[in-house]
Amino acid sequence: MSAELIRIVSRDSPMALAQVERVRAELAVLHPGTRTEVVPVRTTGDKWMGDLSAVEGKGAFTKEVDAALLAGEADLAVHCVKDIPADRPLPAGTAFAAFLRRDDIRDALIHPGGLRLDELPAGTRIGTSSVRRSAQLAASHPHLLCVPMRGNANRRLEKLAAGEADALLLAASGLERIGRPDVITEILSPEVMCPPIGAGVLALQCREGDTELIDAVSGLGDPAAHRETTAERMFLHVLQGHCNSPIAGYAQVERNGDLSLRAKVFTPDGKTVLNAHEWAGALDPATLGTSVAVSLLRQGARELIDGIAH
Ligand SMILES: NCc1[nH]cc(CCC(=O)O)c1CC(=O)O
Repeated sequence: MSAELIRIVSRDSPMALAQVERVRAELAVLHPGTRTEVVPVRTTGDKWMGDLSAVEGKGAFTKEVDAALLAGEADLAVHCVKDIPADRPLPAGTAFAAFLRRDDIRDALIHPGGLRLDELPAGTRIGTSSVRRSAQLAASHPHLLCVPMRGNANRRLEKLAAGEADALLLAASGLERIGRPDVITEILSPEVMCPPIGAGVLALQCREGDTELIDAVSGLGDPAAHRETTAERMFLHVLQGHCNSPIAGYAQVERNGDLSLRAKVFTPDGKTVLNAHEWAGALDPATLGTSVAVSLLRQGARELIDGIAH
């Protein structure tokens, strides 16, 4: 491996490039002497500032990156698992090589006046285009107002400063990655704001046949992140949501080693919440994911999801 050059492709947002730097640093420890090069790509999701469902929604942050990998313009793609569609297989010819150790999965509130979520006055405008975040706020804090806001985290902070919203909800891990944890006024517990599937996990993706590279980078993988991500993505695969369906959930390797998966499906107005929480016990992670999805389907998740415009 030592003499080889690994070309790493990723989105070109500050957060994505920070993620690549983490991968390069971990690679340098595991395989000293490996040379790496960054191939930044701007994705549809970065260019289009309108509704994501208008640009096929899912895959908008990964499509061009995967295309560069498949075209041989790069050897290794770094993705946020959260951004990788789970309702369909990975693009043919590609495979996951590793899931890195998981970062904070929680969402953070950013309020320039320093207030906490429960202290925000009625009518406070929360900048978010996330159906997961707005449905949960509608359920728990119906006096707050969600206003659409897209763009990478740095741009959203600029829009907040420009007065386009009074507060933001962003992933704590993302703010850490862009070096702005200072703006966080409150980190929301998963009970208050259930995280998205894949939160805080970075995936390394390679060409399927590139076994030498897959072997080389698989050492960066984290076993707990692998179990949690496998359960969460199988859950989402079985549930078959669409880009307007508010779905949240997270798996957790617990202290005794057992894996649990909690998941929720909401109506956009937050008035209906379906909830499931199961433990794997002797089951493998994928079977846990299937079981939790089936449990929500038995509660009416299919009708709820299909009833939301998309
Ligand atoms: N949609 C953009 C995106 N993709 C992944 C993260 C957060 C980092 C992660 O969960 O890996 C973010 C930003 C955000 O939701 O605030």
